[in-house]
Amino acid sequence: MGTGFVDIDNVALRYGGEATGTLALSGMNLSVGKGEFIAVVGPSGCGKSTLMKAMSGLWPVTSGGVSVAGQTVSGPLSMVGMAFQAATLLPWRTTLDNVMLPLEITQPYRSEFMQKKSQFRDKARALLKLVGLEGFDEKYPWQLSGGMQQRVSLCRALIHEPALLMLDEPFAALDMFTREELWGVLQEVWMTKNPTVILVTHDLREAVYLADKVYVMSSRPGRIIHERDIEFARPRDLDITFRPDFGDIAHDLRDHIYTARQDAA
Ligand SMILES: Nc1ncnc2c1ncn2[C@@H]1O[C@H](COP(=O)(O)OP(=O)(O)OP(=O)(O)O)[C@@H](O)[C@H]1O
Repeated sequence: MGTGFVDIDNVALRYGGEATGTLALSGMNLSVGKGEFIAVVGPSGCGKSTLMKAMSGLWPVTSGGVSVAGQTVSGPLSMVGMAFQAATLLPWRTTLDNVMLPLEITQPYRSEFMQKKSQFRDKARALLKLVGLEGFDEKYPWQLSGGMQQRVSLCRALIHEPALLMLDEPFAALDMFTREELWGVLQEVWMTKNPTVILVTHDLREAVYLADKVYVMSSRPGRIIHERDIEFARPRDLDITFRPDFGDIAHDLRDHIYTARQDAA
């Protein structure tokens, strides 16, 4: 077993049977320290989302091991908060009630939900404030912009104080300005709450701006072929994205992905 908070040890994951199934991951190794913010990039279809499913226990690995916080993962983990490309808010629930959903369904919150409802509401409101959505508690998803919905989704992923936050292209559907604004929000959330964050993205600027370390995956079957430490001081602001050294890192990562795609062709 590795020494990280999240350890992926020589994992293979195949969807379907041996003969006709799809081998999505093979020889996958990754170790993420507690409180670290990492990003995973790679060619389309290389198995990034599959890696997330394996880490969160949503899909069993075919061989190898996954452990989180020293425990072998063998089913869905409740210590994980997740957000995806689509905000997936429940349209009949207000902002506040969407954010509170994990407290209604995960333990230990579920058993004390009725009793502590007003306390939980305060907690949800504090998170909404942190992401700049103060005063939007009673709005429904259709009354919010795409960027606002994604902020709500982030709050919902954080409300049960997960030790591990998994983000699968959370900002991909947003325009560039909103996306950049939300990078700032995410950085602030991470610096305030300090969960371990695993971000899957196609956007290399996003990866370099946000992460302590960026991992590049090979084409399918996916494994890590390159890792790069990102040493810009925090808090980072958007000005760094215009610096030559920032551009050089993004270019270098791009070259690795390009090579991985060529190798697959
Ligand atoms: N539930 C599933 N059943 C069968 N095959 C699947 C399933 N989910 C994913 N795959 C296959 O596994 C491979 C990896 O898919 P995955 O979604 O993990 O890639 P990705 O890197 O996240 O892709 P993208 O960058 O396009 O979002 C693909 O070939 C995909 O078709």
